[in-house]
Amino acid sequence: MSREWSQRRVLPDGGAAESAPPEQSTAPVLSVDGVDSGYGDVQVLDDLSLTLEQEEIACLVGPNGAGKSTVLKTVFGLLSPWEGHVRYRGEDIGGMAPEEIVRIGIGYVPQTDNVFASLTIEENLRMGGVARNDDLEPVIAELYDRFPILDEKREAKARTLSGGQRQVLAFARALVMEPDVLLIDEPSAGLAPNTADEVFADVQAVNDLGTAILMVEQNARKGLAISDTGYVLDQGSVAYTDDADALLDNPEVSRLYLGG
Ligand SMILES: Nc1ncnc2c1ncn2[C@@H]1O[C@H](COP(=O)(O)OP(=O)(O)OP(=O)(O)O)[C@@H](O)[C@H]1O
Repeated sequence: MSREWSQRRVLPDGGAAESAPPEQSTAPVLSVDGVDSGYGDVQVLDDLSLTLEQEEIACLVGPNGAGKSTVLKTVFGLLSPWEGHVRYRGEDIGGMAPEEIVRIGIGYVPQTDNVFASLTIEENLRMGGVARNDDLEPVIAELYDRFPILDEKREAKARTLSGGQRQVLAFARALVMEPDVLLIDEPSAGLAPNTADEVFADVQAVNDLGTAILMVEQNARKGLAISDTGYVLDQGSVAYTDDADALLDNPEVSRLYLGG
């Protein structure tokens, strides 16, 4: 997949990405700054901040209910921040609708229901591109090159895929929009260890092509092992953040959050 895709991006102010190449900007590709957020009147995130650079994989780990998925939902516009800011390339996108967020360059792979089971692989990829008004053929061809299993099964219904293959399809569907940032919720959920390793390798491959990744992962050790930066969330706030390797080596983090 070429990195030419980001040059077609439309920025939140309506300007084209060509007019503000990434190298002229020092802003992180994504930043969450002092965000409170939640459901109804139940607050989940409390003054949460993080940043993501273009080359980076950042992993959110922490106990059940800590608010990890809520971070992704707030960045993707499924929830609006009550306080604070979500910025994409320095532009405030807090409160923007998900369909607009997809268009500016942020993709989201939810944990469940992330493919259309009754549609074929090809149809799923085309659905991933409905917000584009240009020719989908070249990008889908590149995705078939990148993920040969999808090429082999392009006419098969998604429900016939294994768990790992479905996850690959879910990534590829999001990649049809050629995002600069991909939000991935628990890519290894429900997968056997070997399959999970393959999916993590795909996450790394997507990042190697230049897509920044903000990932939630229940399997904290494996998630951190492929990440540059880690955030340990606890009760809606960042309890620890560091290079992912340093978090893995931190005895307190290990004891409290990584199962010893
Ligand atoms: N749709 C919702 N409506 C109300 N409360 C919700 C909703 N989704 C999540 N919550 C609550 O928000 C809190 C944080 O949930 P979240 O899913 O962000 O946690 P998490 O860290 O991703 O944990 P898990 O691994 O269990 O999904 C939990 O208390 C959860 O019950």
